[in-house]
Amino acid sequence: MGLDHLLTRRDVLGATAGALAAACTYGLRAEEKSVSKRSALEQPRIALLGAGWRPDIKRNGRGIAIGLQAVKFAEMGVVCDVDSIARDYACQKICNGKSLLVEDYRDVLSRDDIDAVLIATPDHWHAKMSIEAMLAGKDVYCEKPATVTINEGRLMADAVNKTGRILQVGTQQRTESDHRFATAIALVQEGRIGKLQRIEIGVDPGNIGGPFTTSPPPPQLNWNLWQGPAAEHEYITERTHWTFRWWYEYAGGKLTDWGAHHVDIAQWAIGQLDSGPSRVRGQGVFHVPYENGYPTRTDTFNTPSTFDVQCQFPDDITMVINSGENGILFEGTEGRFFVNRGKLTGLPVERLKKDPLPKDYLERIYDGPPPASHMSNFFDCIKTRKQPVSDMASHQRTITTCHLANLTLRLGRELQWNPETETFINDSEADQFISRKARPGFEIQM
Ligand SMILES: NC(=O)C1=CN([C@@H]2O[C@H](COP(=O)(O)OP(=O)(O)OC[C@H]3O[C@@H](n4cnc5c(N)ncnc54)[C@H](OP(=O)(O)O)[C@@H]3O)[C@@H](O)[C@H]2O)C=CC1
Ligand SMILES: O=C1CO[C@H](CO)[C@@H](O)[C@@H]1O
Repeated sequence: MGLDHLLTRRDVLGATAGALAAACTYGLRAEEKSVSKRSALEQPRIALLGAGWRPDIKRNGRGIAIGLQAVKFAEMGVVCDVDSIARDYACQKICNGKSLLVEDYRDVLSRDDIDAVLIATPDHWHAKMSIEAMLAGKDVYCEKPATVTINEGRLMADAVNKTGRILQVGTQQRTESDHRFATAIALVQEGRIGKLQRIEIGVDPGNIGGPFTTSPPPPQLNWNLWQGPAAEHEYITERTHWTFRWWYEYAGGKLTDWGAHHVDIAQWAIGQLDSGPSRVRGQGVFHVPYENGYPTRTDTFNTPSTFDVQCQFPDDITMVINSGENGILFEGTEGRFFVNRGKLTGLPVERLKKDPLPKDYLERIYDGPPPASHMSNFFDCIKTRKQPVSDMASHQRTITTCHLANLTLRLGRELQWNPETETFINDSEADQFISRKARPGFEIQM
């Protein structure tokens, strides 16, 4: 059967040759695709940007996980990935092959039959794709960390304000894990550990690896499009797939990978979702020498493996982020407790049996009924146009703390930060790291 039997006339006219060449043979039938026959509110049509699939270890990427969550609320119209094996596999896994397959996300954003996008590419693409999607009128579920620089966060928050689109960040600890993190926030905010003094965030060590060898990119991968706004490099397998996390070009190592979750919860607990630390210092172990904040080799992972960073917040609260047991320890004048995805422990938690939190504590935390899940909250907000639980304005603040933690390690010295102006204090060298130049042709256009 030819593609012309499967695609509407508008698809044929609107899609680029690349997108059409990539359309899978299952395609979408004309009557299924007609925008006039469906309501975007009743059943939004969505696209997944970045599927993720590691054939070598048979590991699904995050894109497949959130794609499967999202198809409970919406129809998957397009699966987009720069790796044809990953997009074929994800399309089969998420919707039995019933979606269009596209290599270039721009061919998704130009479609007017897509209402929202899920972004699960490596981190260096998140800001550009999200902003362009919002400007194209789409709502966005963007995986964490949403940014690789401080400035990208400001641009994303500005784009949300400018376009009025919904942007949910994939920091699902805000809603899930049996509300364990929300309960931890309530324990702090209800004064169950007295005055909070110290928060210790433990994150597992980052990966060490290299030197790696360069090679031609595999035939199924568009390496130019994979790199996008990041600095151009020869292909190294370990730069791609899951291990992009350990290169500053594409991510921020463990400090942003897990900081995006735990620092986020900690700042919520101390009421600092609209501000940040004033001082950041610490030590980290890098397996590549650094000069002026940049790695001196291009063939090894370059983010720190272990670290110990102290961030100073108002009210004499110190947040420590180190390589320790994964989770958050809250310490106050009258007790301490620990929370992670699997447990909430400590004397203040034991005491809840006799002296529970107020019945409506979750409603107070969420300013309304607790969301059933992070993904359901996204689709609810598409309908209500209310801000989602993980809104961009607050994520921008919490991920900035993670970027500051990385920068103090990269520069090897203490940094003073002004959270009001969002600039460093008398530190033009550090200011240079607030944003970075995109590869020509891949700049963010607002
Ligand atoms: N909230 C959570 O709990 C979790 C969130 N995440 C987040 O999800 C994101 C993806 O992580 P993960 O799934 O582990 O990573 P993967 O590398 O497994 O998946 C990313 C996919 O995106 C592809 N890709 C790269 N560039 C583009 C592009 N321009 N357009 C379309 N596709 C592209 C990659 O290709 P290739 O295979 O060639 O690299 C890969 O298939 C990260 O930001 C991560 O932090 C991840 C896990 C859990
Ligand atoms: O929640 C998560 C589980 O672990 C992954 C790998 O470190 C993270 O990327 C992710 O955010």
